[in-house]
Amino acid sequence: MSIAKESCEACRADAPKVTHEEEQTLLKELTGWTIKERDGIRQLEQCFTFSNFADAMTFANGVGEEAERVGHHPALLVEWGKVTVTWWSHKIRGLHRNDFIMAARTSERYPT
Ligand SMILES: C[C@H](O)[C@H](O)[C@H]1CNC2=NC(N)=NC(=O)C2=N1
Repeated sequence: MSIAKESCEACRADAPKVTHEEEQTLLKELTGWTIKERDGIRQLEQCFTFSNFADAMTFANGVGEEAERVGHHPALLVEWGKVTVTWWSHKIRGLHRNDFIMAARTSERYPT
């Protein structure tokens, strides 16, 4: 089953971070995502490109609506022709399986 179809589990402060090995395995199920580390927090990030600002906003709003539905939220940087989406789990200050699930769902929303 595609990881996008998995359901996210409730964010808990004591939830385990994915290991670096698990990160590499999970990254193989995604397209175009990279892992960044900022202030010691590992994050999944991808920059999606568009022809204009309106299309970028539409995509960002869709990702935001999905985040609200699930209760797991990204950072979204919307620029003319670009949306940078960054996923991590605030409560555990790092990457959880949920972040990979939501990254996969984000990619599914990108109009190819
Ligand atoms: C109170 C609220 O449900 C929590 O803060 C949720 C909201 N969305 C969240 N999103 C992310 N990415 N990580 C969290 O830990 C998180 N926690």
